[in-house]
Amino acid sequence: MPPSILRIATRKSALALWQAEHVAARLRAVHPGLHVELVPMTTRGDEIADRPLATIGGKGLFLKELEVAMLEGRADLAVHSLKDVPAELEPGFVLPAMLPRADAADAFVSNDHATLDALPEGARVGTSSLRRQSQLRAARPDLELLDLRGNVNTRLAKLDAGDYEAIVLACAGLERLGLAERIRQRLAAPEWLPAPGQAAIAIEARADQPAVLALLAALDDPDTRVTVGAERAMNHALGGSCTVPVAAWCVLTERSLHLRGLVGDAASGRLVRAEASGPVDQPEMLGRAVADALLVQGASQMLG
Ligand SMILES: NCc1[nH]cc(CCC(=O)O)c1CC(=O)O
Repeated sequence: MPPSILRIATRKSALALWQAEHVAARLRAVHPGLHVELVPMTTRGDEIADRPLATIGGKGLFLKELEVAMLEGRADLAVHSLKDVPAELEPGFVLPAMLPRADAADAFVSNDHATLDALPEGARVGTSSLRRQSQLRAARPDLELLDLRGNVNTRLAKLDAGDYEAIVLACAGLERLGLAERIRQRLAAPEWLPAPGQAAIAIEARADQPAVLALLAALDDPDTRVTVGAERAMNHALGGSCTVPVAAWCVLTERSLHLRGLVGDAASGRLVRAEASGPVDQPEMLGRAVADALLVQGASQMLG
């Protein structure tokens, strides 16, 4: 007998709840009669909102409590932003579905300035992401880069309060929250690269629950899985988590994958870039190849 109910563990931020509701709606659509409920909870990553993630050992910070809920049988699956999911999952967990990816670009958000180039000399820009800081520093060495954490609405409120002239967020998060009008400029590939897996929603579940996995697999988008697979393999080969300044963007053309990677140094604004193409059925190999090309150019010193 397949399960008649699925309980989704989710964080309580507006974005996390939107994503969990989205998955719930998709599950109800593909499995008529299935009951789907949300189980909202707080994670350590939500509690520690005053320090950059890089300084508190960011790996899996947003996942732990959700995984415990699944192990204790209080939830059947968890919904995550894939970019917050570490390259290596905890043993016993899998990602049975990745949903079709939204706009993976970053967003330049400002009330007074239309583009990054139009910012006045020395302007204050808020982002705690080393990946975003290094790309900002490379484009505009004069800017004052300041830490900015918290959920999307908190960050926008700090911008509106005048703490910064501009901030950088993910386009996907703003769009999901109905805040697309806040995007002044898309910071997009090939010049500007997103986090590995950005804009993809992943479903996590226990590897030992085959009936649950079968229901969830109906939501998997194979094109998203291979492209983010290459990005995440590159990140993994670089020892990656959200604490290192690594960016990646993979596109699927005709019948091949093209992966661009970047490692940056937030202090100097030095960026190391590499790119390569490979067969669609070998995303991990492509990810490792681009990681090797980055390391050959000296990226290892920038990874700490
Ligand atoms: N770091 C938090 C986070 N995790 C995922 C997104 C955006 C949505 C996505 O990438 O799927 C955001 C907000 C942001 O970076 O602006």
